[in-house]
Amino acid sequence: MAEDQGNPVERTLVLLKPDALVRGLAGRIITRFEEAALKIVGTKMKWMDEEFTRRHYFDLEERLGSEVYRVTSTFMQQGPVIALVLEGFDAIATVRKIVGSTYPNQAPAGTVRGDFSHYSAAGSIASGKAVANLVHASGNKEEAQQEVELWFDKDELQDYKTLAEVYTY
Ligand SMILES: Nc1ncnc2c1ncn2[C@@H]1O[C@@H]2COP(=O)(O)O[C@H]2[C@H]1O
Repeated sequence: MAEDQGNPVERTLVLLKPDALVRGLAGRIITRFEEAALKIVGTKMKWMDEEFTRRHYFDLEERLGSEVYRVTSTFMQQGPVIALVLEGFDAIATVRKIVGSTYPNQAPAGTVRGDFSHYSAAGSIASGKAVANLVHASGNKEEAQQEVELWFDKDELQDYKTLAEVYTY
C-alpha cells in the first residue's frame, strides 16, 4: 500500500479484550475493520500475564493512577485476548473512530463500543471495576510503533495486497 493523497499508510495495534471474546463478539468487531478496508497484517491470541500487562500498559499508572492500572491489569488477565495489527490509510485515527470513546457510555451508536458495550462509566474506578470497553487501540503514532513491536516480531507481520488495494486505490 503506497502513500496516497497525503494519507499516510500506518500500522496500528488492536486488542480484542477478554470481554469481547467471552461475549462472542470477535468476528463482528473484526468485520468492522475489514469493512473499512483496513488490512490484517498480523494476528495472535494471548493470555496476558502481569509482566506483559505491565509492558503493554507501561505508562497507564503514571497517566491515570495506580487504581486504574490495578483494575485494568486484573481485567486484561481474566481471559485471552486477540491482538491484531491493522494497516491502512490513517489506520491509527480510523481505528479509533470505528472503536469510539474509551468510555462506552460516551461512544456514539455506530461505533464498536457504542453498539456493543453496555457497562461503562468514567467513574467505574469507584466500584473497583475496569471499563469493559471490548477493544484497545493504539492512541498515536509513537504508541502504535511501540505496541506493534511489543506484540509482534517482524517476521510475524505479513505483506500482501487486498483486492481493494489492487482495484480501488
Ligand atoms: N476511569 C477509569 N476507570 C477504569 N478504567 C479505566 C479508566 N480510564 C481508563 N481506564 C482503562 O485504562 C485503559 C487504557 O487504555 P484502553 O484503551 O485499553 O482502555 C482503558 C480502560 O480500560
